[in-house]
Amino acid sequence: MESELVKKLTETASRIKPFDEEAALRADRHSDGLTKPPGSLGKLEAVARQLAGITGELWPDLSRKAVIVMAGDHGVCEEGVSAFPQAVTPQMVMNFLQGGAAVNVLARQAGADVVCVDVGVNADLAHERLISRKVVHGTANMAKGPAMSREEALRAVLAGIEVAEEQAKNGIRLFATGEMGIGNTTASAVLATVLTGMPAEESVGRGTGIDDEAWLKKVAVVKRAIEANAPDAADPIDALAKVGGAEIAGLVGVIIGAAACGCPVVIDGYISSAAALVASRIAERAKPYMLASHLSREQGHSKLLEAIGLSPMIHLEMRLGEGTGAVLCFHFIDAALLLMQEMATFESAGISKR
Ligand SMILES: O=C(O)c1ccc[n+]([C@@H]2O[C@H](COP(=O)([O-])O)[C@@H](O)[C@H]2O)c1
Ligand SMILES: Cc1cc2nc[nH]c2cc1C
Repeated sequence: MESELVKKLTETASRIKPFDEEAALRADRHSDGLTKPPGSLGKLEAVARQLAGITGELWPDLSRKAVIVMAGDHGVCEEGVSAFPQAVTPQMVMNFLQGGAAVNVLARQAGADVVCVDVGVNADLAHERLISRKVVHGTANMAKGPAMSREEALRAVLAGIEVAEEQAKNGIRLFATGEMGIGNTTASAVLATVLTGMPAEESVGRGTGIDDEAWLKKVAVVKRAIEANAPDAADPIDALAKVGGAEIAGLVGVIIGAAACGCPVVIDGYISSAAALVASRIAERAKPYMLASHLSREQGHSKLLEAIGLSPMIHLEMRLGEGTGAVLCFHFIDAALLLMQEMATFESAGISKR
């Protein structure tokens, strides 16, 4: 079974097309011919260039957008690492499905769908719009042993791939990653420490808003999780299984799946970035398909993005997750493409270059 899952993952990763450098160069040339000093639109120009390299087009139609919100629970919550109870995870899933969460509001404004997937919530949930791909009823407490088995982690990754492929088949062209999981900043901190080597004192943040005392405890829990599991930094699936989470694994799949479908994927905050780092270690070719959205307030986020080689578009001091920062950046992506498509050129407008 496990080898079958690995085969599917490897096959998906092998379908990711290399970045089209020639199209990116065409985008640069087009951009430099528009009525502005070269480079003056800053990151918007970099975004347009990247989208050209991903799609092969200078202004691809990315009007069909979706944020994939992966949900899962974390056994490590019994160590007191979050400011909120685990029950909030299923409660927020229902909120997403009813359209009342922050991500729903921002997605409506951006014209994006919210796709909610249960990969590991510790409650039995049913709703007509919920995609049920549960691989665990919450992970085990990683401070004591592995959070998941390798097979469970792989099944969650495959669920993410399948959701992304299904959405792409239905016409979605631009993806955002989102997640919900009380305790998941702890799992993300452990993954960040294992995969980048940054100390736990740098990877551990305040999550939903813990105080100094709980932060010290969280740092100790991260260190204990590493001692208890000895995750292999050279084996991203091993790390994902032992010290990750089902929703993080699901997002790894969404990122690889979106890239395999030729679609750009906007990475949200700290947890999404931990998933992006794992995805980049599994499938290096997925990297150019990733766009970092915002810099989260969660400590360690900038180092985590740096480790992937990403630079965030905006700094809004957000720390919500759900895909909120990524969905906000849909507006900037639309803006970047519209500028490419509609701006006059020096030639067409008769403007002197020197
Ligand atoms: O995305 C972020 O950067 C981010 C930073 C802090 C908290 N969160 C959200 O808060 C939850 C995890 O926080 P915690 O304290 O329970 O580990 C989870 O549902 C995340 O979506 C998200
Ligand atoms: C209310 C609430 C909403 C969230 N959305 C993402 N993480 C969250 C954590 C809490 C506590």
